Amino acid sequence: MASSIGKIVRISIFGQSHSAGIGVVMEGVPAGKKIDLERLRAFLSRRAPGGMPWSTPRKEADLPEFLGGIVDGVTCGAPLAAVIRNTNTKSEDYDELRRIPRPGHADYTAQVKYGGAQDVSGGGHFSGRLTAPLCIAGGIALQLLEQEGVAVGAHIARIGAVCDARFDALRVTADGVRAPGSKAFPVIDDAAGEAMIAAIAEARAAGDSVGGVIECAAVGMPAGVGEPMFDGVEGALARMLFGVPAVKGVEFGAGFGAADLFGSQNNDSYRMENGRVALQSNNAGGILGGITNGAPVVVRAAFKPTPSISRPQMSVDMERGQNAELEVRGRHDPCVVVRAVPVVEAACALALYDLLLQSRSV
Ligand SMILES: Cc1cc2nc3c(=O)[nH]c(=O)nc-3n(C[C@H](O)[C@H](O)[C@H](O)COP(=O)(O)O)c2cc1C
Ligand SMILES: C=C(O[C@@H]1CC(C(=O)O)=C[C@@H](OP(=O)(O)O)[C@H]1O)C(=O)O
Repeated sequence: MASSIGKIVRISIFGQSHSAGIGVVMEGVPAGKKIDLERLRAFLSRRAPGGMPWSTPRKEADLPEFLGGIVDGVTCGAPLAAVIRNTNTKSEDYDELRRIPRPGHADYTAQVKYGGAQDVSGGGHFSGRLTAPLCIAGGIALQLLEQEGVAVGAHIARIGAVCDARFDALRVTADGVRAPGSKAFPVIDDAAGEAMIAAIAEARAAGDSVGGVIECAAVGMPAGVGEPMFDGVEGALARMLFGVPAVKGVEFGAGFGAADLFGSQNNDSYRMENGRVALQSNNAGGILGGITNGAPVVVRAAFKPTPSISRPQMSVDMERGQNAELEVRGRHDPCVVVRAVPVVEAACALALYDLLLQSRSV
């Protein structure tokens, strides 16, 4: 397995949900950059499990320990390396899953590929827990982007059928994209948030789970970042976002909705304003031809409902070669979307910071 990504800023994520620890190596961060470790810890606590009704009850502090790369809060140019110790594992919940794979999780595909040598406990390297080290690297990228005048922030756009307001794709500000992230339940419209919390509670009470959509915007990305065809901004963001477990769809700007529009409705017109080219709408999500156009970059990621549910499900006993019924035990998120909001911010920040540095190296 290799869980690595990036061109100039390269990250490699290691560990399993129930191993001694999980962590990240991050290469290519310029020397001399100030990193506020207190802010990084606060960012990681937005994702950390335990304590909230929409979260798995597994309690982890998720405090990163830096082994290298930062001296007195400033990057020294050496690769950054950080670990988080796993402290609250309960591996017996996974004994039966060695034989009987959970529908919707990676148990079956990992068994086929690694032949039984894979770490099944806690979902092993496939666990959503691996998004904690992604948030270490992404939390750093968020701070580095902020130093470049770029603000990245996300909110829950939808849980099940309950929708939040949308970011104003053209006029959203740096404060506007960051505002939802300062709330315990990161939405724009708190009334919608209450209805989402109720929808999650209802699914959990029914032994079920629910999915949703996260919208993320980056304000301040300069025009001209990205490459045509395969190294475009959409490709880089999508590749990073599809690395996040449970993401099944990614769209930009009007996204799939653009298919319902006429060209006259979908095209973002240009006008001169104070001697500068100004867009009149942002259906493109800030990207044309793979290259940023200076408008906010707007991306949405669709998350499937948590696969581990307590309702009985049809599976197979791979040892005995017969059908089996499975009731998943253990501690699971009834909805992964809430804790995944900082994960989407982290993923987008990493991809955008890497693209920004690439645009300066040519
Ligand atoms: C933050 C986060 C938390 C998650 N928590 C759980 C969980 O508690 N139980 C579970 O079965 N899946 C959980 N998932 C989803 C699984 O890890 C994921 O569905 C699985 O690894 C299969 O990968 P895929 O859905 O991308 O195909 C979580 C995902 C994320 C991003
Ligand atoms: C621990 C986290 O979430 C875990 C993600 C996860 C999965 O299958 O993705 C399964 C559960 O693991 P466990 O059975 O060990 O409690 C979640 O608790 C985390 O996100 O930090």
